[in-house]
Amino acid sequence: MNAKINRHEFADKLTLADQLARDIASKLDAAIKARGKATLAVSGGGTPKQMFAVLCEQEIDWSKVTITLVDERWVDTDSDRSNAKLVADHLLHHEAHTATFVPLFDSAHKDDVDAALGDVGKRIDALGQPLDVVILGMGPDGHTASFFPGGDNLDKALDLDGKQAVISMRAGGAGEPRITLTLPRVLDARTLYLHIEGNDKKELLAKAEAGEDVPIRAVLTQDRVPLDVFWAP
Ligand SMILES: O=C1O[C@H](COP(=O)(O)O)[C@@H](O)[C@H](O)[C@H]1O
Repeated sequence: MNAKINRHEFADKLTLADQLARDIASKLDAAIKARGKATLAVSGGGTPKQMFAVLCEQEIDWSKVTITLVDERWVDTDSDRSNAKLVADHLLHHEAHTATFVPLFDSAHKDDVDAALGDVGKRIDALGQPLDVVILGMGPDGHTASFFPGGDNLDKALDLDGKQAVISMRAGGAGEPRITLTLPRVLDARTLYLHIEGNDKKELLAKAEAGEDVPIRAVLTQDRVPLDVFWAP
């Protein structure tokens, strides 16, 4: 089985950031109008910064939007590696300053990500299902969320029958320990985006579609939700 993939290609990153941010805002606005609230799960890393700069200026009722992360590096929130810091520095500003942020990091268990899974899982469950918008990224090794090649919990994270909202992950390429939404939670989205930039990532995605065994393939070979791929060189 294969995901229905809608491809959106742009001449440059700024145009992509503008279009993706407007698309996301329209989905959040529609959710607010339909259900009185909206949920958004964003990825970290370097790619989302320009898009966040546009998204935070969109005029929707951000006080009704709850933002969380697809995955987090298990580091303090003042670390430059923290995805929560990325969101605080680049997204929770301007119009979006009234949004509620639900972190995946738990400072009460800063030395033991596994001890935090129960509490953080409850936080994510409390957001309700499905999430309105989930935005994935992809690393140069084909990881998405914190589904890393060779990760110690990769099989559990990718189990489509799994019930956990979040799971820990340790892998050679991951740096520090991670916490990540599991694949069934990522796919339980009204709208699922994959935001990637650069020719290397485009080529890697094509290889994954053709059968290369990298974690992003799990998102390409599912039929639960269409995937909107946004790419620019
Ligand atoms: O470590 C991570 O990396 C991926 C990709 O990041 P990028 O900098 O190559 O865009 C990201 O999607 C993930 O959320 C993050 O934790």
